[in-house]
Amino acid sequence: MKNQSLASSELILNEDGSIYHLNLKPEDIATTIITVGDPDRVVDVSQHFDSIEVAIHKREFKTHTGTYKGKRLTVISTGIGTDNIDIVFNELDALVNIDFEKRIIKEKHTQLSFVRIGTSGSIQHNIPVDSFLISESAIGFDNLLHFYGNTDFLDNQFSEALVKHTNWNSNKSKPYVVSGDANLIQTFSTEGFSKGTTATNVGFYGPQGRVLRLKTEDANLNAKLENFEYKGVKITNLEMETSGIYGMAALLGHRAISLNAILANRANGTFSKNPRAIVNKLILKTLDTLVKK
Ligand SMILES: O=P(O)(O)O[C@H]1O[C@H](CO)[C@@H](O)[C@H]1O
Ligand SMILES: O=c1cc[nH]c(=O)[nH]1
Repeated sequence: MKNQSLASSELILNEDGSIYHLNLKPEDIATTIITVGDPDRVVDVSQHFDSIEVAIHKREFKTHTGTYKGKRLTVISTGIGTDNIDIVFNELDALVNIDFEKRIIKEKHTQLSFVRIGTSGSIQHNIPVDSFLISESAIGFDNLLHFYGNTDFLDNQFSEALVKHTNWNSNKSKPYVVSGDANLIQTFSTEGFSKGTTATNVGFYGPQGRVLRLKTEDANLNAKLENFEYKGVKITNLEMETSGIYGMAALLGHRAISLNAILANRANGTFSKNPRAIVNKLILKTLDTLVKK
């Protein structure tokens, strides 16, 4: 296929040559990128850097690039949800894999490594608050990946089993199952991390079975997720970005891992007494693992 020039409605650049939402130029990012949900968490990460060379903020997307113990790293906030992951991943990929001058896809592909440092709620009694969990794979209850082609890597048998087990309401989009990067998972498989399968939800309340004033469509959904098992794999935790991160990374040829600080245990009804401290502990553990030889 001819490498056609991308129209100005598709590859959108700002007046200064930066990409539309993130406001970043190609030279502003490292090839190892930490994603966090909360823009305030960007500083919680970059405060540990030796130095910061780039600090740019637009909307919920705050970016710092610098070095940690000599390794160049970027940390960026995505805000909440897989809709933002679509923007962040397409634009970060464009920064390395599209020639902004010629507006064409580069011949040589550059692979990025993504590490999510996020918070999450466990649905299993034995995964306590204040623990850390690696998402080996993610189940998307969002529908982001269904808008893309070439999704042969999705585990459809796993999805079918889950649909059957939960008697999934067909008004909701079909869950999709996608894995994290095996090498990154191996690198982070050190003491202090458990591993699991993460369900990514389209909301924090109803979609995660939280009832304040509103009833949910299926009051038993979390219990069904808790006791579901497929080939020995159980669903461990709920959050709101990992399926999009794993799916977009797989589509774009990047590597990704999602690390979760478990703040809530939904099965036990408990919440961390010191969420800030536990997230900061995960940040330091992540940074040190990234520079480990
Ligand atoms: O702490 P972050 O990374 O934002 O992650 C979790 O926290 C938010 C909800 O409170 C959602 O984004 C969820 O995925
Ligand atoms: O229960 C939780 C905790 C953090 N983030 C979530 O999405 N859910």
